[in-house]
Amino acid sequence: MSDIKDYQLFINGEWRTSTSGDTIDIVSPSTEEIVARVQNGTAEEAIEALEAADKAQKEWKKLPARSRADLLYKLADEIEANTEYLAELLTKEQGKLLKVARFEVAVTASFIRYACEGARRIEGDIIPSDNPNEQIWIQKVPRGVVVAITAWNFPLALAGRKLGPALVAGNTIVIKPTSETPLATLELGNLANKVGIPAGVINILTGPGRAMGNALVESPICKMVTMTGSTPVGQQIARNAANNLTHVQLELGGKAPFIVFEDADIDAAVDAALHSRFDNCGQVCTCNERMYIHEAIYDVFMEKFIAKTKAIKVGDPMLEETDMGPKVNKNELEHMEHLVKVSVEEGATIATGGKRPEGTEFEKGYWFEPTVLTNVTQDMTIVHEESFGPILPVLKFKTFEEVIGFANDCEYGLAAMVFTNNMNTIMKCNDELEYGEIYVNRGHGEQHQGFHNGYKLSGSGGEDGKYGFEQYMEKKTFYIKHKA
Ligand SMILES: NC(=O)C1=CN([C@@H]2O[C@H](COP(=O)(O)OP(=O)(O)OC[C@H]3O[C@@H](n4cnc5c(N)ncnc54)[C@H](OP(=O)(O)O)[C@@H]3O)[C@@H](O)[C@H]2O)C=CC1
Ligand SMILES: O=C(O)[C@@H](O)[C@@H]1OC[C@H](O)[C@H]1O
Repeated sequence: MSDIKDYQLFINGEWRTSTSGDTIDIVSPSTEEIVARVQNGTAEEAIEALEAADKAQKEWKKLPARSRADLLYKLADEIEANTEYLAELLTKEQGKLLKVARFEVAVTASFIRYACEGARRIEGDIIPSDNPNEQIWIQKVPRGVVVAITAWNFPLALAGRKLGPALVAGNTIVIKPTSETPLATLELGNLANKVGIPAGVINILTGPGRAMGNALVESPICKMVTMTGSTPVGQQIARNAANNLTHVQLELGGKAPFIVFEDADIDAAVDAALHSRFDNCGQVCTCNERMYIHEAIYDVFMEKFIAKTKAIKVGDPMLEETDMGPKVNKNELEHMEHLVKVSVEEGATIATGGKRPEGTEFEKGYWFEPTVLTNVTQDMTIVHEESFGPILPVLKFKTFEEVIGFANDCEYGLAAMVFTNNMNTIMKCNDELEYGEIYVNRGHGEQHQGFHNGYKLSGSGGEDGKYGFEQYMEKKTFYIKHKA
């Protein structure tokens, strides 16, 4: 009996095998073994899910928001109660450290609970009219059916980040997880049924983004698309959604600069730079993608940083002592090799790493060494192209104006990290850095109550916090005249 689990589509509260008769293998990045199979859903099944969500939304929106939240609190509790199972699934499908996978499960529940806190804050306005005996009411109302499309690096957390606010606001949802790491997300279907979330409120479909994703985005039933992923795909989704002028919320690629000024706490900056680059094998949208060190502290900083990078233990992500697991798939691994090759051809030096690790334990799997590149210049490919992996180019700078120019010389604008104890420098960075999310004297890591908002090609709309919650609602204005 194969222990390879076959997953189905979750439509209208039921598990369904796709009429395509086709499945997608989910492969472990650590062993290259097939760990599960998911359905290769059809465009027709995408429409069925949208229709189920549309029907369910008519009743779901009538529930008091507090009642919707009560069900979602129960879902969060169930997610938490299944931490070990869900975490192991995440490690099997994505290759993230088991201890980080446990964190992801906790964050998923936390995203949903944070959204539930908004149930009693869906506030409108009552405004005096210029006309006599008239009031103006502005009411917040749900959009309808939300399509959520998620990336492979934190698949469960990204699903929770979206379904939480969507459902508390009174929408229903069709989630299409990435074909790379859909398993933990699919498990939400079982948990939704267990806690009594009505059929059709949550639907989960699998299938390649180009086919299944297009069908979901282009349907007029879809009233909002919330997508996390690469910039090219986000741009395609925006084009496809434009046909119906569907509201789109995009969290896309990044190329975060990590700037260390000469007055920085060097040890703190080294630790933050290390974790902000190599945690989750560098597969975080806000990762330290390029590092700028003031020339006065460059040597002392780099001696400490390289030593700590060399000490990173790459290996089996299920083991507690491991510091870094594999890249998610073969294409991503080969992209790492390509970026290092191009960087060296353009004149960079490999200070450490730069290749696949050696040893019998690495014969299978998509492993890559933590890599630091020096003698890097601002015009090099690696300074502009997102690696989304464990490769860090390092540059020196002399002046504030020079490093701000370097940092802003980028088509992305998601996150930036700055280390300095000079308040004037901090305020000038806040004024001049063209990024939606700036971390001062710490590494990356959003908070739910903030606003995860990418400028330029890093996104549109933003998510999290009260401004992210607002995205899931429309406004309806009433002009109400009464008898004198
Ligand atoms: N800003 C942020 O918060 C984050 C940004 N990212 C970014 O995501 C990227 C890595 O994630 P990755 O999953 O590879 O991103 P992709 O853009 O390749 O895929 C993202 C999602 O879009 C789907 N998709 C692909 N084509 C279409 C389409 N035409 N219509 C609708 N959906 C489509 C994919 O489905 P399928 O995989 O099945 O094809 C997947 O579910 C990096 O660039 C990273 O920077 C990652 C995490 C967070
Ligand atoms: O999407 C990302 O890469 C980050 O926003 C990540 O996702 C969930 C975690 O809370 C964030 O670190």
